[in-house]
Amino acid sequence: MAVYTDITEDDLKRFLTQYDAGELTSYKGIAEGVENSNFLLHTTREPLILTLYEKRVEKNDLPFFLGLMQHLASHGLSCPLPLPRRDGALLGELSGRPAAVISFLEGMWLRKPEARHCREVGKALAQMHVAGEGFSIARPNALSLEGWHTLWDKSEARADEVEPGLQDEIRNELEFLAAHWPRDLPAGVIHADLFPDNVFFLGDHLSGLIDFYFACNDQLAYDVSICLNAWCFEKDGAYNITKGKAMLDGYQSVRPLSRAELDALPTLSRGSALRFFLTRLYDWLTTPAGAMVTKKDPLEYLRKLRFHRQIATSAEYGLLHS
Ligand SMILES: Nc1ncnc2c1ncn2[C@@H]1O[C@H](COP(=O)(O)OP(=O)(O)O)[C@@H](O)[C@H]1O
Ligand SMILES: N[C@@H](CCOP(=O)(O)O)C(=O)O
Repeated sequence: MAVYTDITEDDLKRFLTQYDAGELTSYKGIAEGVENSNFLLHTTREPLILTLYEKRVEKNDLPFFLGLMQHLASHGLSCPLPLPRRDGALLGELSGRPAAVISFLEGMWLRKPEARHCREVGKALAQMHVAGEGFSIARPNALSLEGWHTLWDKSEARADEVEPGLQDEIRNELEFLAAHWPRDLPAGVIHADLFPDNVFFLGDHLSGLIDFYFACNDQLAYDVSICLNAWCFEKDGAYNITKGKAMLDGYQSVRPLSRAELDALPTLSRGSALRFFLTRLYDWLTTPAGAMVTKKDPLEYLRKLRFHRQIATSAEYGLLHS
């Protein structure tokens, strides 16, 4: 589910008078997503998405997220555009929650992406990195080395319930990453959660990127490693080198990776696998039984982490010139 906060038609109609959005004709809650409450609005004009920001999103971060979508869209990236209120503000309030209205993006996310889609995603990620240049607000990545330790501290005591031996394995991994994490790679605005459910396609054509609510400033190649993890493994846990090659080729057709970025890919991929393992582990251990949300399997990301540990050079990801 992703409707945590209910709204009434009267409140919504009153809220919409603050926008130049036409008359409301219908609305419905959207079941997908995990973080915020989303509604599809039909009006006498274009369809719109209404998002109510829930507890895990810091209100102070909202100007970054909304401003970023505006910046990226104005620099040619296909992504939702926040609709300003009549007074110019991007953020309002509805049912006691911070709320924004953004444009509706046509398309569907792919349940079974193929290599040609991975190439498109690589290209779009690089386009986003380029389009993000010059964005004036900064947001440090709260889910990097320090954030991983904080998350781990909350789960460590119960980790062996999920798989015996996890406590030692993850402690060693955190130590390795603290000692070997690259720090001087090209940096900028990253999406940080560009999973298949956040990329829309119309047929084979990528129609846009959504869900910028983990976006932040970090090393750009870290975002590439997130996409390798999210798009280039099969359900049985095997890395698909054809998809990896397509993803990296697509990325490099827009923004070539430097030698240092290529060399860092195995370590970055360990880090990004650990990042999603840790948030999933925390949710796995703390989400009450019966909660109306689908828990994601942390072990999927543990297997990816173990794969990256035995990578010797980035050529093994499918790069031609490494
Ligand atoms: N701009 C948009 N255009 C079309 N659909 C959208 C848009 N934004 C969100 N959605 C729909 O809402 C769902 C959840 O959105 P998402 O931003 O991923 O939520 P969450 O941040 O809660 O994970 C998406 O899978 C999609 O179906
Ligand atoms: N992509 C993350 C979970 C975040 O979910 P989203 O609906 O906000 O994309 C994961 O797979 O663990």
